[in-house]
Amino acid sequence: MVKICCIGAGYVGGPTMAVIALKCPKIEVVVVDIFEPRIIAWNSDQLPIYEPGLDDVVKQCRGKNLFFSKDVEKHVAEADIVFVSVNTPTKTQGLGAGKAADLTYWESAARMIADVSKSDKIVVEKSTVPVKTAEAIEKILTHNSKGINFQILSNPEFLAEGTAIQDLFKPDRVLIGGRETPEGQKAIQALKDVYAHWVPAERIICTNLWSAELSKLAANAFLAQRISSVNAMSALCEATGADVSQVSHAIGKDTRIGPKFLNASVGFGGSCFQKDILNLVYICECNGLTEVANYWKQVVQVNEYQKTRFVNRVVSSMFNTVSGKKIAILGFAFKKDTGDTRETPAIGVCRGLLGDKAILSIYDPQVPQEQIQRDLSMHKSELDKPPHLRPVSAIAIEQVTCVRDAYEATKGAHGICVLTEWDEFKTLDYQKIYNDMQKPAFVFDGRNVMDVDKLRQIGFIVYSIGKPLDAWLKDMPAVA
Ligand SMILES: NC(=O)c1ccc[n+]([C@@H]2O[C@H](COP(=O)([O-])OP(=O)(O)OC[C@H]3O[C@@H](n4cnc5c(N)ncnc54)[C@H](O)[C@@H]3O)[C@@H](O)[C@H]2O)c1
Ligand SMILES: O=c1ccn([C@@H]2O[C@H](COP(=O)(O)OP(=O)(O)O[C@H]3O[C@H](CO)[C@@H](O)[C@H](O)[C@H]3O)[C@@H](O)[C@H]2O)c(=O)[nH]1
Repeated sequence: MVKICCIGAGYVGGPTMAVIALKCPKIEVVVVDIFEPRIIAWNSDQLPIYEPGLDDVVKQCRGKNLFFSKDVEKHVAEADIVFVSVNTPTKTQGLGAGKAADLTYWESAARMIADVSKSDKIVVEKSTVPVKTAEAIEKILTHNSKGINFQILSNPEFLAEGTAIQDLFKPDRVLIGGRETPEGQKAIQALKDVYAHWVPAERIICTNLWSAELSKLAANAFLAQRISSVNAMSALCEATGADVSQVSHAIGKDTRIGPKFLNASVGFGGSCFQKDILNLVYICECNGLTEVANYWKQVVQVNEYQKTRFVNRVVSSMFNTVSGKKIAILGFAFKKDTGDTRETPAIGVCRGLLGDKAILSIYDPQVPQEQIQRDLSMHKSELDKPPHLRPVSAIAIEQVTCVRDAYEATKGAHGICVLTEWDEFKTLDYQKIYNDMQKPAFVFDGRNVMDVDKLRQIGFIVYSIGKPLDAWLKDMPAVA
Protein backbone atom coordinates (compact mmCIF):
# COMPACT_ATOMS: atom_id res chain seq x y z
CA MET A 1 0.00 0.00 0.00
CA VAL A 2 1.34 3.43 -0.99
CA LYS A 3 1.64 5.72 2.03
CA ILE A 4 1.23 9.47 1.77
CA CYS A 5 2.04 11.90 4.56
CA CYS A 6 1.14 15.57 4.34
CA ILE A 7 2.94 18.06 6.58
CA GLY A 8 0.53 20.92 7.41
CA ALA A 9 -3.15 20.36 8.24
CA GLY A 10 -4.40 23.76 7.10
CA TYR A 11 -6.78 25.07 4.43
CA VAL A 12 -4.84 23.21 1.73
CA GLY A 13 -3.40 20.13 3.48
CA GLY A 14 -6.73 19.11 5.09
CA PRO A 15 -9.08 19.28 2.08
CA THR A 16 -6.56 18.07 -0.56
CA MET A 17 -5.58 15.02 1.45
CA ALA A 18 -9.21 14.24 2.33
CA VAL A 19 -10.04 14.19 -1.38
CA ILE A 20 -6.99 12.04 -2.25
CA ALA A 21 -8.07 9.58 0.48
CA LEU A 22 -11.64 9.52 -0.83
CA LYS A 23 -10.63 8.98 -4.44
CA CYS A 24 -7.81 6.49 -3.71
CA PRO A 25 -9.13 3.99 -1.15
CA LYS A 26 -5.98 1.87 -1.50
CA ILE A 27 -3.67 4.69 -0.46
CA GLU A 28 -3.14 5.49 3.23
CA VAL A 29 -3.08 9.22 3.86
CA VAL A 30 -1.88 10.79 7.12
CA VAL A 31 -2.04 14.56 7.64
CA VAL A 32 0.33 15.80 10.36
CA ASP A 33 0.77 19.17 12.06
CA ILE A 34 2.76 20.58 14.96
CA PHE A 35 -0.24 22.69 16.02
CA GLU A 36 -2.04 20.16 18.19
CA PRO A 37 -5.45 21.94 18.54
CA ARG A 38 -5.82 21.74 14.76
CA ILE A 39 -5.22 17.99 14.77
CA ILE A 40 -7.69 17.53 17.64
CA ALA A 41 -10.27 19.51 15.64
CA TRP A 42 -9.67 17.45 12.47
CA ASN A 43 -10.39 14.35 14.57
CA SER A 44 -13.61 15.83 16.02
CA ASP A 45 -17.08 16.71 14.68
CA GLN A 46 -16.11 20.40 14.53
CA LEU A 47 -13.50 20.60 11.77
CA PRO A 48 -11.01 23.48 12.10
CA ILE A 49 -12.09 25.07 8.81
CA TYR A 50 -15.47 25.80 7.29
CA GLU A 51 -15.65 24.55 3.72
CA PRO A 52 -18.87 23.39 2.01
CA GLY A 53 -18.81 19.60 1.41
CA LEU A 54 -15.68 18.99 3.49
CA ASP A 55 -17.46 17.34 6.46
CA ASP A 56 -18.94 14.75 4.16
CA VAL A 57 -15.63 13.81 2.55
CA VAL A 58 -13.82 13.60 5.90
CA LYS A 59 -16.59 11.50 7.45
CA GLN A 60 -16.40 8.99 4.59
CA CYS A 61 -12.71 8.18 4.97
CA ARG A 62 -11.45 9.31 8.40
CA GLY A 63 -10.31 6.28 10.39
CA LYS A 64 -10.28 4.12 7.22
CA ASN A 65 -7.49 5.46 5.01
CA LEU A 66 -7.40 9.08 6.24
CA PHE A 67 -5.75 9.98 9.53
CA PHE A 68 -4.81 13.21 11.30
CA SER A 69 -1.88 13.06 13.71
CA LYS A 70 0.55 15.21 15.66
CA ASP A 71 3.13 12.47 15.43
CA VAL A 72 4.91 14.26 12.59
CA GLU A 73 8.22 12.39 12.53
CA LYS A 74 6.78 8.88 12.71
CA HIS A 75 4.44 9.37 9.74
CA VAL A 76 7.01 11.21 7.63
CA ALA A 77 9.47 8.35 8.21
CA GLU A 78 6.91 5.76 7.08
CA ALA A 79 5.69 7.60 3.95
CA ASP A 80 6.58 6.99 0.28
CA ILE A 81 5.30 10.40 -0.79
CA VAL A 82 5.57 13.45 1.52
CA PHE A 83 3.52 16.51 0.64
CA VAL A 84 4.69 19.75 2.27
CA SER A 85 1.76 22.10 2.71
CA VAL A 86 3.02 24.43 5.41
CA ASN A 87 2.36 28.16 5.44
CA THR A 88 4.67 30.45 3.44
CA PRO A 89 3.70 33.97 4.58
CA THR A 90 5.35 37.22 3.58
CA LYS A 91 8.59 37.87 5.47
CA THR A 92 8.10 40.55 8.10
CA GLN A 93 11.73 41.12 9.07
CA GLY A 94 15.18 41.15 7.54
CA LEU A 95 16.16 40.79 3.89
CA GLY A 96 13.13 41.10 1.61
CA ALA A 97 10.78 42.04 4.51
CA GLY A 98 7.30 42.95 3.26
CA LYS A 99 7.75 41.11 -0.04
CA ALA A 100 9.77 37.88 0.00
CA ALA A 101 8.21 34.59 1.11
CA ASP A 102 9.16 33.46 4.60
CA LEU A 103 10.44 29.92 4.12
CA THR A 104 11.17 29.24 7.80
CA TYR A 105 8.38 26.67 8.14
CA TRP A 106 9.31 25.05 4.83
CA GLU A 107 12.98 24.80 5.74
CA SER A 108 12.30 23.31 9.15
CA ALA A 109 9.97 20.75 7.55
CA ALA A 110 12.67 19.85 4.98
CA ARG A 111 15.33 19.46 7.69
CA MET A 112 13.00 17.24 9.68
CA ILE A 113 12.32 15.05 6.59
CA ALA A 114 16.09 14.69 6.09
CA ASP A 115 16.59 13.81 9.76
CA VAL A 116 13.91 11.15 10.14
CA SER A 117 13.92 9.45 6.72
CA LYS A 118 15.22 5.89 6.46
CA SER A 119 13.85 5.08 2.98
CA ASP A 120 13.66 6.78 -0.46
CA LYS A 121 10.96 9.42 -0.77
CA ILE A 122 9.21 11.71 -3.19
CA VAL A 123 8.90 15.15 -1.57
CA VAL A 124 6.11 17.25 -3.08
CA GLU A 125 5.97 21.04 -2.80
CA LYS A 126 2.28 21.75 -2.24
CA SER A 127 2.83 25.13 -0.60
CA THR A 128 3.21 28.16 -2.86
CA VAL A 129 6.92 28.93 -2.97
CA PRO A 130 9.36 31.19 -4.84
CA VAL A 131 10.82 29.89 -8.10
CA LYS A 132 13.92 27.77 -7.41
CA THR A 133 12.79 26.67 -3.94
CA ALA A 134 13.01 23.05 -5.09
CA GLU A 135 16.72 23.57 -5.67
CA ALA A 136 17.24 24.85 -2.12
CA ILE A 137 15.18 22.00 -0.69
CA GLU A 138 17.16 19.47 -2.72
CA LYS A 139 20.35 20.83 -1.16
CA ILE A 140 18.97 20.47 2.37
CA LEU A 141 17.75 16.94 1.70
CA THR A 142 20.78 15.63 -0.17
CA HIS A 143 23.34 17.14 2.22
CA ASN A 144 21.73 15.24 5.07
CA SER A 145 20.54 12.21 3.15
CA LYS A 146 22.66 9.33 4.51
CA GLY A 147 22.45 7.74 1.04
CA ILE A 148 18.65 8.06 0.79
CA ASN A 149 17.27 9.14 -2.60
CA PHE A 150 14.88 12.13 -2.54
CA GLN A 151 13.02 13.31 -5.63
CA ILE A 152 11.48 16.78 -5.39
CA LEU A 153 8.31 17.61 -7.28
CA SER A 154 6.40 20.86 -7.53
CA ASN A 155 2.64 20.30 -7.41
CA PRO A 156 1.10 23.70 -6.61
CA GLU A 157 -2.51 23.83 -5.47
CA PHE A 158 -5.12 25.94 -7.29
CA LEU A 159 -8.18 25.42 -5.08
CA ALA A 160 -10.10 28.51 -3.95
CA GLU A 161 -11.58 28.68 -0.47
CA GLY A 162 -15.34 28.29 -0.28
CA THR A 163 -15.27 26.00 -3.33
CA ALA A 164 -12.29 23.80 -2.31
CA ILE A 165 -14.07 20.46 -2.57
CA GLN A 166 -15.59 21.08 -5.99
CA ASP A 167 -12.26 22.52 -7.20
CA LEU A 168 -10.47 19.38 -5.98
CA PHE A 169 -13.08 17.01 -7.45
CA LYS A 170 -12.96 18.71 -10.87
CA PRO A 171 -9.74 20.67 -11.19
CA ASP A 172 -9.17 22.76 -14.33
CA ARG A 173 -5.71 21.22 -14.26
CA VAL A 174 -3.24 19.45 -11.99
CA LEU A 175 0.30 20.71 -12.46
CA ILE A 176 3.32 18.54 -11.74
CA GLY A 177 6.87 19.79 -12.22
CA GLY A 178 9.93 17.59 -11.84
CA ARG A 179 13.52 17.04 -12.86
CA GLU A 180 14.07 16.04 -16.49
CA THR A 181 16.16 13.02 -15.41
CA PRO A 182 14.89 9.40 -15.56
CA GLU A 183 14.47 9.44 -11.74
CA GLY A 184 12.61 12.77 -11.94
CA GLN A 185 10.28 11.43 -14.64
CA LYS A 186 9.63 8.28 -12.60
CA ALA A 187 8.63 10.44 -9.61
CA ILE A 188 6.30 12.52 -11.81
CA GLN A 189 4.66 9.30 -13.02
CA ALA A 190 4.15 8.10 -9.41
CA LEU A 191 2.30 11.33 -8.51
CA LYS A 192 0.40 11.27 -11.80
CA ASP A 193 -0.83 7.78 -10.88
CA VAL A 194 -2.34 9.19 -7.67
CA TYR A 195 -4.29 11.95 -9.46
CA ALA A 196 -5.22 9.62 -12.35
CA HIS A 197 -7.70 7.94 -9.96
CA TRP A 198 -10.13 10.78 -10.73
CA VAL A 199 -8.51 13.49 -12.91
CA PRO A 200 -8.64 12.93 -16.71
CA ALA A 201 -5.16 12.47 -18.21
CA GLU A 202 -5.44 15.56 -20.43
CA ARG A 203 -5.90 17.72 -17.32
CA ILE A 204 -2.64 16.60 -15.75
CA ILE A 205 0.11 18.87 -17.02
CA CYS A 206 3.77 17.95 -16.54
CA THR A 207 6.52 20.57 -16.75
CA ASN A 208 9.99 21.26 -15.46
CA LEU A 209 10.29 22.31 -11.80
CA TRP A 210 10.72 26.04 -12.41
CA SER A 211 7.75 26.33 -14.77
CA ALA A 212 5.50 24.66 -12.19
CA GLU A 213 6.71 26.92 -9.37
CA LEU A 214 6.37 30.07 -11.47
CA SER A 215 2.98 29.08 -12.93
CA LYS A 216 1.42 29.17 -9.49
CA LEU A 217 2.63 32.73 -8.82
CA ALA A 218 1.69 33.75 -12.37
CA ALA A 219 -1.86 32.34 -12.08
CA ASN A 220 -2.55 34.30 -8.89
CA ALA A 221 -0.98 37.45 -10.33
CA PHE A 222 -3.20 37.21 -13.45
CA LEU A 223 -6.35 36.58 -11.39
CA ALA A 224 -5.65 39.45 -8.99
CA GLN A 225 -4.71 41.70 -11.90
CA ARG A 226 -8.21 41.24 -13.38
CA ILE A 227 -9.78 42.33 -10.09
CA SER A 228 -7.54 45.39 -9.79
CA SER A 229 -8.27 46.23 -13.43
CA VAL A 230 -12.02 46.12 -12.90
CA ASN A 231 -11.71 47.96 -9.58
CA ALA A 232 -9.69 50.70 -11.29
CA MET A 233 -12.50 50.91 -13.87
CA SER A 234 -15.04 51.17 -11.03
CA ALA A 235 -13.51 54.47 -9.92
CA LEU A 236 -13.77 55.79 -13.47
CA CYS A 237 -17.38 54.56 -13.70
CA GLU A 238 -18.32 56.54 -10.59
CA ALA A 239 -16.69 59.63 -12.05
CA THR A 240 -18.43 59.32 -15.41
CA GLY A 241 -21.85 57.76 -14.77
CA ALA A 242 -20.96 54.42 -16.38
CA ASP A 243 -22.02 51.24 -14.53
CA VAL A 244 -19.18 48.81 -13.80
CA SER A 245 -21.45 45.73 -13.92
CA GLN A 246 -22.58 46.72 -17.41
CA VAL A 247 -18.97 47.33 -18.46
CA SER A 248 -17.87 43.94 -17.02
CA HIS A 249 -20.73 42.19 -18.78
CA ALA A 250 -19.94 43.88 -22.07
CA ILE A 251 -16.21 43.17 -22.03
CA GLY A 252 -16.64 39.67 -20.57
CA LYS A 253 -18.71 38.66 -23.62
CA ASP A 254 -15.52 38.90 -25.66
CA THR A 255 -14.40 35.28 -25.59
CA ARG A 256 -10.78 36.44 -25.49
CA ILE A 257 -11.49 38.22 -22.18
CA GLY A 258 -14.14 35.90 -20.66
CA PRO A 259 -16.69 36.68 -17.93
CA LYS A 260 -15.00 35.42 -14.75
CA PHE A 261 -13.17 37.46 -12.11
CA LEU A 262 -14.61 40.76 -13.30
CA ASN A 263 -16.68 41.60 -10.21
CA ALA A 264 -15.77 45.00 -8.83
CA SER A 265 -15.41 44.89 -5.06
CA VAL A 266 -14.05 46.64 -2.00
CA GLY A 267 -10.80 44.82 -2.83
CA PHE A 268 -9.47 41.31 -3.01
CA GLY A 269 -8.46 39.53 0.18
CA GLY A 270 -7.38 36.05 1.19
CA SER A 271 -4.07 34.61 2.22
CA CYS A 272 -2.72 34.21 -1.31
CA PHE A 273 -3.12 37.03 -3.82
CA GLN A 274 -1.22 39.81 -2.08
CA LYS A 275 1.44 37.51 -0.65
CA ASP A 276 2.09 35.78 -3.95
CA ILE A 277 2.24 38.98 -6.00
CA LEU A 278 4.65 40.55 -3.51
CA ASN A 279 6.72 37.41 -3.73
CA LEU A 280 6.71 37.71 -7.54
CA VAL A 281 7.71 41.37 -7.25
CA TYR A 282 10.63 40.40 -5.02
CA ILE A 283 11.79 37.69 -7.43
CA CYS A 284 11.68 40.21 -10.31
CA GLU A 285 13.68 42.72 -8.28
CA CYS A 286 16.26 40.07 -7.39
CA ASN A 287 16.64 39.37 -11.11
CA GLY A 288 17.12 43.08 -11.92
CA LEU A 289 13.70 43.36 -13.62
CA THR A 290 12.57 46.67 -12.09
CA GLU A 291 9.91 47.47 -14.71
CA VAL A 292 8.36 44.03 -14.40
CA ALA A 293 8.38 44.33 -10.60
CA ASN A 294 6.69 47.75 -10.77
CA TYR A 295 4.03 46.45 -13.15
CA TRP A 296 2.89 43.75 -10.69
CA LYS A 297 3.32 45.99 -7.63
CA GLN A 298 0.64 48.23 -9.09
CA VAL A 299 -1.94 45.41 -8.77
CA VAL A 300 -1.49 45.47 -4.99
CA GLN A 301 -1.43 49.27 -4.87
CA VAL A 302 -4.76 49.54 -6.72
CA ASN A 303 -6.18 47.07 -4.19
CA GLU A 304 -5.10 49.32 -1.31
CA TYR A 305 -6.51 52.34 -3.15
CA GLN A 306 -9.89 50.60 -3.51
CA LYS A 307 -10.17 50.01 0.24
CA THR A 308 -9.18 53.61 1.02
CA ARG A 309 -11.63 54.91 -1.58
CA PHE A 310 -14.42 52.91 0.08
CA VAL A 311 -13.66 54.25 3.57
CA ASN A 312 -13.49 57.79 2.21
CA ARG A 313 -16.89 57.36 0.55
CA VAL A 314 -18.44 56.24 3.83
CA VAL A 315 -16.95 59.09 5.84
CA SER A 316 -17.57 61.85 3.27
CA SER A 317 -21.19 60.75 2.71
CA MET A 318 -21.91 61.05 6.40
CA PHE A 319 -21.06 64.76 6.65
CA ASN A 320 -17.35 64.04 6.66
CA THR A 321 -17.30 62.36 10.05
CA VAL A 322 -18.29 59.03 11.53
CA SER A 323 -17.07 59.93 14.99
CA GLY A 324 -19.36 58.35 17.60
CA LYS A 325 -21.68 56.97 14.89
CA LYS A 326 -22.69 53.32 14.91
CA ILE A 327 -21.81 51.59 11.64
CA ALA A 328 -22.98 48.03 10.99
CA ILE A 329 -20.44 45.81 9.26
CA LEU A 330 -22.13 42.91 7.45
CA GLY A 331 -19.53 40.27 6.64
CA PHE A 332 -15.93 40.05 7.79
CA ALA A 333 -14.56 36.97 5.94
CA PHE A 334 -12.58 37.67 2.76
CA LYS A 335 -15.31 36.02 0.64
CA LYS A 336 -18.50 34.06 1.23
CA ASP A 337 -18.57 30.41 2.31
CA THR A 338 -15.41 30.61 4.39
CA GLY A 339 -14.58 31.67 7.93
CA ASP A 340 -11.10 32.72 6.81
CA THR A 341 -10.21 36.36 7.46
CA ARG A 342 -6.59 36.44 6.30
CA GLU A 343 -6.00 39.72 4.43
CA THR A 344 -9.74 40.33 4.33
CA PRO A 345 -10.52 43.85 3.05
CA ALA A 346 -12.81 44.14 6.11
CA ILE A 347 -9.71 44.62 8.29
CA GLY A 348 -8.56 47.68 6.32
CA VAL A 349 -12.06 49.14 6.07
CA CYS A 350 -12.82 48.65 9.78
CA ARG A 351 -9.47 50.11 10.79
CA GLY A 352 -10.11 53.10 8.52
CA LEU A 353 -13.51 53.71 10.11
CA LEU A 354 -12.13 53.20 13.63
CA GLY A 355 -9.47 55.77 12.74
CA ASP A 356 -12.34 58.23 12.24
CA LYS A 357 -13.74 57.13 15.65
CA ALA A 358 -16.73 55.12 14.38
CA ILE A 359 -18.48 52.61 16.65
CA LEU A 360 -18.60 49.29 14.81
CA SER A 361 -21.13 46.50 15.20
CA ILE A 362 -19.91 43.51 13.22
CA TYR A 363 -21.79 40.42 12.07
CA ASP A 364 -20.40 37.51 10.07
CA PRO A 365 -22.10 34.10 10.01
CA GLN A 366 -18.81 32.15 10.16
CA VAL A 367 -16.23 34.34 11.89
CA PRO A 368 -16.12 34.16 15.69
CA GLN A 369 -15.84 37.30 17.81
CA GLU A 370 -12.35 36.47 19.15
CA GLN A 371 -11.03 36.19 15.60
CA ILE A 372 -12.45 39.60 14.63
CA GLN A 373 -11.06 41.24 17.77
CA ARG A 374 -7.68 39.64 17.14
CA ASP A 375 -7.63 40.72 13.48
CA LEU A 376 -8.41 44.30 14.39
CA SER A 377 -6.07 44.61 17.33
CA MET A 378 -3.01 42.63 16.22
CA HIS A 379 -0.13 43.97 14.27
CA LYS A 380 0.04 42.56 10.74
CA SER A 381 3.34 40.79 11.38
CA GLU A 382 1.68 38.84 14.21
CA LEU A 383 -1.25 37.84 12.03
CA ASP A 384 1.07 36.30 9.45
CA LYS A 385 2.33 33.83 12.02
CA PRO A 386 0.65 30.42 12.38
CA PRO A 387 -1.84 30.36 15.28
CA HIS A 388 0.50 28.68 17.76
CA LEU A 389 3.11 31.40 17.44
CA ARG A 390 0.74 34.34 17.95
CA PRO A 391 0.52 36.21 21.27
CA VAL A 392 -2.15 34.59 23.42
CA SER A 393 -4.27 37.59 24.36
CA ALA A 394 -5.30 40.39 22.07
CA ILE A 395 -6.54 43.69 23.45
CA ALA A 396 -10.27 44.01 22.74
CA ILE A 397 -11.10 47.20 20.91
CA GLU A 398 -13.65 49.22 22.85
CA GLN A 399 -15.29 50.68 19.75
CA VAL A 400 -16.06 47.23 18.32
CA THR A 401 -18.82 44.78 19.21
CA CYS A 402 -19.50 41.52 17.43
CA VAL A 403 -23.12 40.41 17.31
CA ARG A 404 -25.07 37.31 16.36
CA ASP A 405 -27.28 38.62 13.58
CA ALA A 406 -27.65 41.38 11.02
CA TYR A 407 -30.70 42.92 12.75
CA GLU A 408 -28.79 43.43 15.98
CA ALA A 409 -25.84 44.87 14.06
CA THR A 410 -27.98 47.41 12.20
CA LYS A 411 -30.28 48.50 15.06
CA GLY A 412 -29.75 52.20 15.74
CA ALA A 413 -26.94 52.39 13.17
CA HIS A 414 -26.32 55.35 10.85
CA GLY A 415 -24.90 53.23 8.07
CA ILE A 416 -24.37 49.65 6.86
CA CYS A 417 -21.23 48.44 5.08
CA VAL A 418 -21.60 45.14 3.23
CA LEU A 419 -18.09 43.70 3.10
CA THR A 420 -18.71 39.99 2.32
CA GLU A 421 -21.23 38.70 -0.23
CA TRP A 422 -22.95 36.17 2.08
CA ASP A 423 -26.21 35.00 0.43
CA GLU A 424 -28.23 35.67 3.60
CA PHE A 425 -27.63 39.43 3.26
CA LYS A 426 -29.73 39.48 0.09
CA THR A 427 -32.88 38.26 1.82
CA LEU A 428 -32.90 40.38 4.98
CA ASP A 429 -36.01 42.47 5.79
CA TYR A 430 -34.54 45.84 4.80
CA GLN A 431 -37.77 47.72 5.59
CA LYS A 432 -37.49 46.56 9.20
CA ILE A 433 -33.79 47.40 9.23
CA TYR A 434 -34.49 50.89 7.83
CA ASN A 435 -37.18 51.53 10.44
CA ASP A 436 -34.72 50.70 13.23
CA MET A 437 -31.86 52.88 11.91
CA GLN A 438 -30.90 56.54 12.35
CA LYS A 439 -31.86 58.81 9.45
CA PRO A 440 -30.60 59.48 6.88
CA ALA A 441 -29.82 55.76 6.66
CA PHE A 442 -26.96 54.68 4.40
CA VAL A 443 -25.98 51.41 2.73
CA PHE A 444 -22.46 51.06 1.32
CA ASP A 445 -22.36 47.91 -0.77
CA GLY A 446 -18.76 46.78 -1.11
CA ARG A 447 -19.73 43.66 -3.07
CA ASN A 448 -22.49 44.87 -5.41
CA VAL A 449 -24.94 42.27 -4.12
CA MET A 450 -27.76 44.50 -2.87
CA ASP A 451 -31.02 45.23 -4.71
CA VAL A 452 -30.27 48.92 -4.99
CA ASP A 453 -33.61 50.01 -6.47
CA LYS A 454 -35.51 48.32 -3.66
CA LEU A 455 -33.28 49.88 -1.01
CA ARG A 456 -33.73 53.34 -2.53
CA GLN A 457 -37.50 52.87 -2.62
CA ILE A 458 -37.42 52.12 1.11
CA GLY A 459 -35.52 55.37 1.68
CA PHE A 460 -31.87 54.34 2.01
CA ILE A 461 -29.06 56.39 0.49
CA VAL A 462 -27.08 53.72 -1.35
CA TYR A 463 -23.50 53.58 -2.57
CA SER A 464 -22.53 50.64 -4.79
CA ILE A 465 -19.01 50.31 -6.10
CA GLY A 466 -18.66 51.54 -9.67
CA LYS A 467 -22.37 52.41 -10.09
CA PRO A 468 -23.99 55.76 -10.94
CA LEU A 469 -24.05 57.80 -7.73
CA ASP A 470 -27.05 58.98 -5.71
CA ALA A 471 -27.51 62.76 -5.89
CA TRP A 472 -26.56 62.87 -2.20
CA LEU A 473 -23.21 61.21 -2.86
CA LYS A 474 -22.46 63.41 -5.86
CA ASP A 475 -22.67 66.43 -3.56
CA MET A 476 -20.23 64.84 -1.12
CA PRO A 477 -17.30 63.74 -3.30
CA ALA A 478 -14.74 61.48 -1.68
CA VAL A 479 -11.07 62.27 -2.01
CA ALA A 480 -9.17 59.02 -2.50
N1 LIG B 1 -5.42 28.78 1.47
C1 LIG B 1 -5.56 28.55 0.18
O1 LIG B 1 -6.63 28.67 -0.38
C2 LIG B 1 -4.37 28.11 -0.65
C3 LIG B 1 -4.58 27.66 -1.95
C4 LIG B 1 -3.48 27.25 -2.71
C5 LIG B 1 -2.20 27.28 -2.17
N2 LIG B 1 -2.02 27.73 -0.90
C6 LIG B 1 -0.66 27.67 -0.34
O2 LIG B 1 -0.58 26.48 0.46
C7 LIG B 1 0.26 26.69 1.62
C8 LIG B 1 -0.51 26.39 2.88
O3 LIG B 1 -1.59 27.29 2.98
P1 LIG B 1 -2.74 27.10 4.06
O4 LIG B 1 -3.75 28.13 3.77
O5 LIG B 1 -3.14 25.66 4.11
O6 LIG B 1 -1.93 27.46 5.41
P2 LIG B 1 -2.36 27.19 6.91
O7 LIG B 1 -1.69 28.20 7.73
O8 LIG B 1 -3.85 27.03 6.99
O9 LIG B 1 -1.75 25.73 7.23
C9 LIG B 1 -0.40 25.48 7.35
C10 LIG B 1 -0.19 24.52 8.51
O10 LIG B 1 1.17 24.08 8.52
C11 LIG B 1 1.55 23.85 9.88
N3 LIG B 1 3.01 23.81 9.99
C12 LIG B 1 3.91 24.82 9.84
N4 LIG B 1 5.17 24.37 9.98
C13 LIG B 1 5.07 23.04 10.23
C14 LIG B 1 6.03 22.00 10.45
N5 LIG B 1 7.34 22.26 10.42
N6 LIG B 1 5.59 20.76 10.69
C15 LIG B 1 4.25 20.46 10.70
N7 LIG B 1 3.30 21.40 10.48
C16 LIG B 1 3.70 22.67 10.25
C17 LIG B 1 0.92 25.01 10.62
O11 LIG B 1 0.81 24.71 12.01
C18 LIG B 1 -0.44 25.13 9.90
O12 LIG B 1 -1.46 24.40 10.56
C19 LIG B 1 0.76 28.13 1.49
O13 LIG B 1 1.99 28.12 0.83
C20 LIG B 1 -0.29 28.80 0.60
O14 LIG B 1 0.24 29.88 -0.12
C21 LIG B 1 -3.07 28.13 -0.12
O1 LIG C 1 -14.35 38.97 -9.53
C1 LIG C 1 -13.87 38.86 -8.40
C2 LIG C 1 -13.35 37.63 -7.89
C3 LIG C 1 -12.80 37.59 -6.61
N1 LIG C 1 -12.75 38.72 -5.85
C4 LIG C 1 -12.12 38.67 -4.52
O2 LIG C 1 -10.83 38.12 -4.65
C5 LIG C 1 -10.46 37.45 -3.44
C6 LIG C 1 -9.93 36.06 -3.73
O3 LIG C 1 -10.98 35.25 -4.19
P1 LIG C 1 -10.76 33.76 -4.75
O4 LIG C 1 -9.70 33.78 -5.76
O5 LIG C 1 -12.08 33.26 -5.16
O6 LIG C 1 -10.33 32.97 -3.43
P2 LIG C 1 -8.95 32.37 -2.90
O7 LIG C 1 -9.30 31.28 -1.95
O8 LIG C 1 -8.07 33.47 -2.42
O9 LIG C 1 -8.28 31.66 -4.17
C7 LIG C 1 -7.20 32.24 -4.91
O10 LIG C 1 -5.97 32.00 -4.27
C8 LIG C 1 -5.69 30.58 -4.06
C9 LIG C 1 -4.41 30.49 -3.26
O11 LIG C 1 -3.27 30.57 -4.01
C10 LIG C 1 -5.59 29.90 -5.43
O12 LIG C 1 -5.32 28.52 -5.25
C11 LIG C 1 -6.92 30.09 -6.18
O13 LIG C 1 -6.81 29.51 -7.48
C12 LIG C 1 -7.21 31.58 -6.30
O14 LIG C 1 -8.48 31.79 -6.91
C13 LIG C 1 -11.70 37.47 -2.56
O15 LIG C 1 -11.60 38.50 -1.61
C14 LIG C 1 -12.83 37.75 -3.53
O16 LIG C 1 -13.93 38.38 -2.92
C15 LIG C 1 -13.24 39.93 -6.34
O17 LIG C 1 -13.18 40.95 -5.67
N2 LIG C 1 -13.79 39.96 -7.60
